[in-house]
Order: sequence, then C-alpha cells, then structure tokens
Amino acid sequence: MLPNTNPTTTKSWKKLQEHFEAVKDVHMKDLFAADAERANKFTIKWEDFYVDFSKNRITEETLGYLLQLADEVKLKDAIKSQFSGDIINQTEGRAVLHTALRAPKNAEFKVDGEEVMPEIYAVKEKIERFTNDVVSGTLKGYTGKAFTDVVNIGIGGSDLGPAMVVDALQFYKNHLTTHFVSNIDGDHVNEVIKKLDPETTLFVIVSKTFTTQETLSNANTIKEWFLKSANEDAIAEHFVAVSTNIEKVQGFGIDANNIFPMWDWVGGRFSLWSAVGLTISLAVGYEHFDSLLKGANKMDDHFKNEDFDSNIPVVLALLSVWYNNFFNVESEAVIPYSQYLNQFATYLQQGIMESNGKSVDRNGNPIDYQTGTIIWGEPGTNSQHAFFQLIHQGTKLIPADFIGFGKSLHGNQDHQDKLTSNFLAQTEALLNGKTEAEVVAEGTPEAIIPFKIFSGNKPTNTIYINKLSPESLGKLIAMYEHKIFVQGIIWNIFSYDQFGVELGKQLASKILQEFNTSATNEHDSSTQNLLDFYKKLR
Ligand SMILES: O=P(O)(O)OC[C@H]1O[C@H](O)[C@H](O)[C@@H](O)[C@@H]1O
Repeated sequence: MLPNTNPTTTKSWKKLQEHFEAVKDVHMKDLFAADAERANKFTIKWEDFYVDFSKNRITEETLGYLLQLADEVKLKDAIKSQFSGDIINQTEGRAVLHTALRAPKNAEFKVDGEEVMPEIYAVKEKIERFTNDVVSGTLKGYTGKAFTDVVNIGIGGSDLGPAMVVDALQFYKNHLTTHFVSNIDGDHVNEVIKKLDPETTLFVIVSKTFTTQETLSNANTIKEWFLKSANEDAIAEHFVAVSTNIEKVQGFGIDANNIFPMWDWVGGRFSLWSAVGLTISLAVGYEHFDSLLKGANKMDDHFKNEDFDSNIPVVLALLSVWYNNFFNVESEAVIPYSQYLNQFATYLQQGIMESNGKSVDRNGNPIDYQTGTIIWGEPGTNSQHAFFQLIHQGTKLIPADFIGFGKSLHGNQDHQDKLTSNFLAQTEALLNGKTEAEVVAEGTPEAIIPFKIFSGNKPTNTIYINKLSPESLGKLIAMYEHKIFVQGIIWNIFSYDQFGVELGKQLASKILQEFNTSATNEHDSSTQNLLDFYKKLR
C-alpha cells in the first residue's frame, strides 16, 4: 500500500504557500548576484550527469520546504514499496516492477512471493539469441534470404518507447532498417508496406494486451499483404509477437516459439525495458540494448539510495511541483540539444500525461489542486526558430529542461561548438533577460524599445551529459520515470492506471458499428451531424 496524504494538508505545503507570496517576484538575477555559490549549491553531479537547477525561482528555503514535503508525504516509504513489488497500482491490482527488468541477475524482486528475476533473464536470453540470429543473418526468411527490414507494429507504450530509442541511438545502429506502424490510419501502414520486400522483412507485433484495435488491424493488414507473396507456413518465419496474452497471440497464428512474454507488472509506458524493446535490440544489437538497461539500473540505484537533496529525479519532481502548484504553471518544455532526441518529448508525453493526468486522489475523492503537467518540446536549435519567442517574451511561464551532450558523436567540433553555444546562451538569456537600459544602450529607436525588452526570470534545468550513449540514454529515461513517480506520490494519485483512455475507445467501437450495420445509437446533435457527414463521404 502506498502512503496516503493529501499534500495540501501538510505543514510544508502551508509554508510553501506563505513562502511563495514572499518570493514570487524575486528575480533570479538578484539571487545569483547575492550568492556567488548559488550555481554550485544547486547542482548535482552524478556519474556522467551534470544537473544544474540553479536557474530556478528558488532559494535554499524553498528547497528546504519542498524536501520537507517529500518527507511528509512519506516518499521514502513509497519508493521502498514500489521497489519491493507491493501492489502499488491498486486500481488494477498490480505491482509496478519495470525496475526489475533492468536489475542484475542476482537482484531480488518478488511478485506475490514469487521470484521474477529467473523469468526476466530467460526472456532476456531469448531476446539476445534472436537478435544475434537476425543481425548475423543466420535466421532467414521463407525464401532463404537474410532479413533486411524490421517492422514494429504497436501503439502507445508498445511504439513510443522503441521508436524514440531506435531514433535516439541511430548512431549505434546496424544494417537493419527499422519501421514503425502505429496509427489506425491506413495511410500509415500502406506507406510502410510500400518500402518492404516480404522475403526479407521481419514483423514484430507488440501489444501487452493483444487486444488493441490499432495494432491488431495493422497486423492483419500486413499479414494479408504478406500472404499475397508467401504461404501460411512462412508466417512462423516472419512474424514474432511481444505480449502478456499468449492465447490471443497464438490465435493470430504466431508460432509459440516466436512469442516474447511480458508481465502485467510492467506498465505499457514503462515497458521498453522488457521484450517490448525487441526492436531496439534488433536495431542496435543486444549489447547496446543491455547497456541501455544497465544505465537505467544505475539511475534506479541513485533514486533508491541517494539523499533527497542530491537525488536528481526527486529534485526535478519537487521543482515541477513548485511551479505547478504554487506558480500555477500549466506546462513544461523539454528541449534536447540533440537531433537524435527528436522523439523524446513525444515519448515523455505518454509517460507523464498518461500517468499523472488524474483528478481523483488515492481515496477516490476529487482533487482540488493541480496534478499532471502538460509536456511538450522539440530539439534545439530548431525550436529556437519556432516557439522560443513565446518562452522568452510571452505571458506564460514555461519552465524548461534543457538536455545537452558534451561530445558530438560524429566528432564535428565546429557544429558541436555552435550547438553548445546556443544551448548555454538560451538558458542564460531566459535567466537574465534584457533590461530597458540594455536595449537603450544598443541604440534602439525609442518606439521599438518596449518590444525588445526581455523580462528574464524564466526557469530552466540544465541536464548536461557527457555523451549520448545507450547507457546515458537509459539513465535519462529512468530519471524521468522516477520524476513521474515522485510527483504522483506528492499529488496522492495513482500514476500507473490509465482509465482515461477507455471512454473514447468504447464510443469509437459503438460508432464503428453504425458505419457497417444498421445499428443506431443516441448521439448529441453535433456528433450525429458529423457522423452523417462521414456516411455521405464514405
Ligand atoms: O500494448 P497494448 O496493450 O497494445 O497497449 C497499447 C497502449 O494502449 C492503451 O490504450 C494505453 O493507453 C497505453 O498505455 C498502452 O501503451
């Protein structure tokens, strides 16, 4: 059981409220000027991570109250509960053990009194063997040719994690070309099919439940297309599946040997560490996949053992609570200064918004404080030329995580220097802004002066990592996973269910019947008109 405390009833919350009134207008520029040690005080150095959170609208007092809040909501107990396999996903009656997937073989993780490491390692070994056979070309397609292409068919957690990681690690990629099919929009699958040769393509169907409409429809469409060139027997050589639902997978016609199991104690959006990451392993090789897991495991140890004041996920979560619940900030940006992390914000959107987008507390009561933040972002420097205007001069306060890597993977120092200068300059600009006096001093015509002033005082975290590698990426992803968990604990919500995605699915299946049969359902007049409009078009 998780601790159960309404955060707004804690002493620290009250103190934070009073403290907020006192510091809300303080400019960070003045805080830096007043304390030469500020940057050092608010920096955590851990392994190859350098996390500078000094450019936040906080003082030591703020951090003190936030840390007290973590204690008052019994965060330590909650962490222990999660790692020991308690049923902390109470609404679905499940443990939450994605951390076990990346733990060493001799670690102890139990679910319902049963050791889970042997099963985890059996699947890992299967992933390793399969990866090696496909990558080396030992395993062949139905006409005896080695595989050249891999198609991941899945959606949500069965797509976003693998797709983001494969993209992020493309520098480490082997010769296999990977594709991702997720959307029910038939144009998605058809555009992918156009690029494929059935003789040399391997299909990985990923679905925890194996009931997801999108995934099954896409898998069936691909199977039909495949069977135009191959016969039924060839399915066993070209289709593999990742799922908890073995019966359904077999029903689809997949060979029992080609099933990579997962478990209900792995949430979809936390599943890339399981066999859901098979496409990652195929794309970059098992060793790199394993390094990704090892990196995550190091972050798990840091999270579990480090004191909260130097615990990266805890501090980041507390800062986010400070803005969300006291500054009433609605959204946070994630800006990676690496094109490789192009899909990172999209990936985090599911993790963060599906987990913490809740309005009922752990007692089932409606909440009267803000929970889940809205996450968005794009890589720098592209985003500088797109939405940075609003971050610098708009009316909304948008705290941002700036993620950067010291070393360029291709060793192009000229580009890396220019990239890094932007990376550093943006957080400096957001901190300091530009005063009227500075604008005047630049000789700006008087009428234009107000438009060129930057208020500054915009908070950022700088997450600076030596180099993008499978291991550092694993650490980074796990860092955000734990941040999500901490925030869920503070907000007293259940972060591991996602009932909010169900209603739309139910209604869609009813509406679908109306297209194909004479069934009619009661709709509001807007929906009815739109439905009629479509019926005329189809
Ligand atoms: O892996 P699957 O069972 O196909 O689920 C795919 C996705 O769909 C669901 O609707 C949930 O919102 C996601 O959390 C999940 O990752």
